Amino acid sequence: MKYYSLNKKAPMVSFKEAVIKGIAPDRGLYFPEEIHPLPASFFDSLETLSNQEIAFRAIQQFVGDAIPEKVLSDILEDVLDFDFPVVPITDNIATLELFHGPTMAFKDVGARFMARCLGYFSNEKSAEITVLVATSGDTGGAVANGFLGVPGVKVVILYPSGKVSDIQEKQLTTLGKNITALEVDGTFDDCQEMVKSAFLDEKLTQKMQLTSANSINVARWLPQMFYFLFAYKHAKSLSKEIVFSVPSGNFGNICAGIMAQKLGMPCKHFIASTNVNDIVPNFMATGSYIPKASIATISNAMDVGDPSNFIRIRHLYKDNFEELSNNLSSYSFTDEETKEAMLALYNDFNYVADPHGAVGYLGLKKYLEQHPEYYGIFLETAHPVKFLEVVEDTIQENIEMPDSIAKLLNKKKKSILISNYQEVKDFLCE
Ligand SMILES: N[C@@H](CCOP(=O)(O)O)C(=O)O
Repeated sequence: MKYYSLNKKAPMVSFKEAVIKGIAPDRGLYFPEEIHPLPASFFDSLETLSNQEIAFRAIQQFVGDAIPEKVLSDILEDVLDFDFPVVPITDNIATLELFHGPTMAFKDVGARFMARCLGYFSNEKSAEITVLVATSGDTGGAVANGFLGVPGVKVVILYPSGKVSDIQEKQLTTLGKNITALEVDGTFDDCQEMVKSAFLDEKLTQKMQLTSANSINVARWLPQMFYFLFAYKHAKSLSKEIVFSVPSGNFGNICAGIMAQKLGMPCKHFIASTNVNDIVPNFMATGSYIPKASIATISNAMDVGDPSNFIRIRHLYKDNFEELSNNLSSYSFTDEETKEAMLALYNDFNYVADPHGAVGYLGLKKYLEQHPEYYGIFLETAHPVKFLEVVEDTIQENIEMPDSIAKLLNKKKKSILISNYQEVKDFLCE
């Protein structure tokens, strides 16, 4: 499988090169040259397959011969060693819980998959790879955990100071070894911009092999398709058509869901649910894409002012606005509305949602008001304990702290303060 740059000014590359480079030299995101739908029989018999088998069938064409089948299958066994339960909320609403992995957020699968691919590739060649990643909360911890101790790989995480939750911060600043956290005086967008500048900085790229572990990297982005297939496996026995509501920040997860649909997964519609960082809801309402500075919210992992992956979604629809609107709706919600939804989910259905899941629930409810015939699944992208203060304040209950998180809170944070790109560069050159 070959990948081209969406900016169309860079050579095509293999899966391996796309993973190692992260982003194309013309600053474009890599995109697979072809998408081959899977046979209807695959979807018809999904319930007879294990999660690992489903994942293998979904991703194999995108990896091609870059990784031998046996190695790929072992990687998936290892990556997908936890549950992805679909929990019913009402007769026509369920939630897909994606927080049962090591860092309790949906990023674990992509981060672990990419780390293992890079581990495999770095065995094949000796040069060290530096992974740069910008995080608004959850990616950082997942990448730190997924890449910890991977030989030949150094990880540098940029996060906005004071704008991630305490637990998220501990997850990305306490591991040490090959993981370093840069605490940026700015927003997530500043972090993402610094990472992108590093990729374009010839002085740096001549000196070291840099790659990205954000969902701009195909190995972080594509495995997120699995979630939708796992949910479909559970919901297909219901005789209703399915819609998904995805809490969205950088738009990698929902874009992967649309890829699963392109592979043939039956699904009627996607809802991109956002907080007040409403660039995409505005685009869907007006047709104009206008990035803006991100605003801090209680669903901080979605505080993104210029979502990287939306360009991939537009590309999937050949930039045809009408076709896109037929398959995607997008709504934004305030923190107040999010808290009300968390409270309603708790009081009415005894379900403790985190603020991101609550935004997903709100988007789904809004869409189902007009389309009550569908069965809706909203993604619960992070464990509520990661947002302890706001969740406990909102539902007025204590939530149980898993041991792994309690231990983490006693660990000492280690970060390097950064205020501009030059400081990032100086750090990388040291
Ligand atoms: N939601 C993110 C922001 C970066 O998203 P990514 O999926 O592109 O890594 C976060 O939690 O950091």
